[in-house]
Amino acid sequence: MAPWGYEKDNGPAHWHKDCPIANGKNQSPIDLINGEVKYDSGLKPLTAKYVPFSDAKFLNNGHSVQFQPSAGNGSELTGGPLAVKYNFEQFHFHWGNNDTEGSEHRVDGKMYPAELHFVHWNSTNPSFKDAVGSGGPNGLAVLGFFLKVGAENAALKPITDLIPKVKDAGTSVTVPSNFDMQAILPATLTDYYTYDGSLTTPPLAECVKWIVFKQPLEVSAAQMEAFRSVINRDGKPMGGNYRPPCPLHDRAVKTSFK
Ligand SMILES: NS(=O)(=O)c1ccc(C(=O)NCc2ccccc2F)cc1
Ligand SMILES: [Zn+2]
Repeated sequence: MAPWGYEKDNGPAHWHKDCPIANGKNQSPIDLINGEVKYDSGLKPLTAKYVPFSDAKFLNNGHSVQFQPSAGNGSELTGGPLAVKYNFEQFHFHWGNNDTEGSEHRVDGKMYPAELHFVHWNSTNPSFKDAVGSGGPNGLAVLGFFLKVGAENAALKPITDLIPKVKDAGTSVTVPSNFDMQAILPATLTDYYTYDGSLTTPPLAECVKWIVFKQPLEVSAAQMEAFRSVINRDGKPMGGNYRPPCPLHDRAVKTSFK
C-alpha cells in the first residue's frame, strides 16, 4: 500500500489494512455531541508549564506541519483529568481547503476550519514511543484547540510566518529561541471535553487522553491561508489532512463545564 495519506487511494478508509485498530472501539476523532456529554464536577483546570525551547524545528512531514523540539526541556502538563505529569512532545495542525472543513473533532456535527494538537506523554514512561506503546488510554495527553477565522493570532504568528519556508514535504526550519509557546494557550485552561481515544493518524494507537477545548482560538484569514499553501508528498495541497469522526461505542465524553 502506498504510504498512508488523505487521498482517495491512501486515505482513512484504507488505513485499517496496515492498522486493524482503525476499526477499534476507542478511535479518534469523534463528534462531540453536547446532548450526550456528561458534566464532571471532579474535573480540575489544567496547568501547562511551557519553557521556551533553545533548539526546535518547524517541519513539513508530508501529512502535517509540526513544531518539534530536539529534546525535552521540562515543559509539562498536569491537572484536569490527568493523574500524573505529562511531558510536552510536539504540536501540529490539521486543516481544510476552505473554511467549512478542516478540524478532526466536531461539535454537534460542526467542523472548524482547523485544529491544533499539543501532544504530551506520560512521564512515568522512559520515552514518547514507550508511552505510545504503554497500553491503555493514559500514554499520551493531547490538547485539541479548534481554530476559527477572526483576529490575527499574535502568539501563533511566529509559527504561521514560517509556513512558507516549509511548503514542501520533508523540509524544516529552525524556530527562533524566543518563540513563546505558552502565549498560544488561553490564560486559563477551563471548559473542555475529555474522553479516551487514539492517535488520529497511523498507527492509530488507543493511548490518548483527549482534552478538547470548547472555546476556539482565532487566527486571521491570512494565517489560515498560509496553511493552504502547504504541499504533501504527492505535490498536492495538504489541506484535508483530517480523519472523519469515529464511532463512540461504549465511551463517555466528560465535560469540565455545565
Ligand atoms: N493527531 S494526533 O492524534 O495528535 C497524533 C499525535 C502524534 C502522532 C505520532 O507521534 N505519530 C508518530 C509516531 C512515532 C513514534 C511512535 C508512534 C507514533 F505514532 C500521531 C498522531
Ligand atoms: Zn493531530
